[in-house]
Amino acid sequence: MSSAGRLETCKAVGFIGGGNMAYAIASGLLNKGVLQSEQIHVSATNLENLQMRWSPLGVKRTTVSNEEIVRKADIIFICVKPQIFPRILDAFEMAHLDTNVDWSRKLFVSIMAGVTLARLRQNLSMFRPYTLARAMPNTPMQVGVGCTVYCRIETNIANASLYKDMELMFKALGVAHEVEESKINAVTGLAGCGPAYVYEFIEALADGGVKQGIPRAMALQLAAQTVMGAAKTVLDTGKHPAVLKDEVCSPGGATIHGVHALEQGSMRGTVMNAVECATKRAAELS
Ligand SMILES: NC(=O)C1=CN([C@@H]2O[C@H](COP(=O)(O)OP(=O)(O)OC[C@H]3O[C@@H](n4cnc5c(N)ncnc54)[C@H](OP(=O)(O)O)[C@@H]3O)[C@@H](O)[C@H]2O)C=CC1
Ligand SMILES: O=C(O)[C@@H]1CCC=N1
Repeated sequence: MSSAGRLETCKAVGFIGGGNMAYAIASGLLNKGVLQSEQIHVSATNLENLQMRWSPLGVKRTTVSNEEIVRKADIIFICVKPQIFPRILDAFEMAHLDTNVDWSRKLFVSIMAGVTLARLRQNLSMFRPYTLARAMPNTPMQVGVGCTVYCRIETNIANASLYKDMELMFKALGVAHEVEESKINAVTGLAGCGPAYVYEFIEALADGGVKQGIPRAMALQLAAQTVMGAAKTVLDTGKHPAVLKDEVCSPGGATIHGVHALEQGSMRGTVMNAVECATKRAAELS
């Protein structure tokens, strides 16, 4: 039993697309004890790759049949690239022909960047009445320190408890908030894509250390720990980052010289541009 809580209704979770993000969610949930490996079903087009990746997690229910996932799982995470989505729609249509399944007790959760609830409603209309959810997670969920935002269209109260189970899963893996759909592309630009920006920063910080003569492994460890420590300080103290930055900068000292170099490189403007560009691109992916 998990300290994160127990799922109320969901017995089986399906992932259509078994790539990086599906793996991050599933491995996080297994680590937290929210799910057992037998509860996980996952599909992709290349079975060998799928098995190679997922069997170390103990996940044996791997398949090339997306239809099987739709039929067998209670909560179905759609984890293919947005461009692939049109290619998997026939699986939903075929599965829906199975009259032995209670289709009112399914929850479809798309994590595809940019794909709107309106489009999901249109493409999955055969399942009406339904609950459809759209979520934007991020890969640090694999270590339980993720961010997810989500929203839904609900026309079916029979599976409200599945939506609660979905929320429980997201909350078990970090911070999770229900938001208006209009915010999701911006959260994509910030938190969905954000880990990549931070990994680049960590790599650069480590490279800077290596240039100054620190051994590579130690430089990387110090860079990652510094980022984690600074992030934890922001979250735990509630102090504004500018105040915390001032606490590090001694007058005429070393840090303010480093900060000046970052400003000359337009670090803050560059990061804001990154969030803006990624937000715009997420909207285009629709
Ligand atoms: N990576 C991230 O940080 C985040 C990603 N997302 C979203 O998650 C989704 C997946 O991204 P990500 O995990 O990075 O992508 P990956 O490329 O890592 O995974 C995509 C998966 O889809 C499978 N796939 C491709 N075609 C099909 C098909 N026809 N039927 C079933 N499976 C198929 C691929 O395997 P194979 O080729 O073997 O079939 C692969 O397992 C995207 O929509 C993205 O926008 C959202 C938040 C964060
Ligand atoms: O790059 C992408 O499109 C996806 C969305 C958020 C993270 N990765």
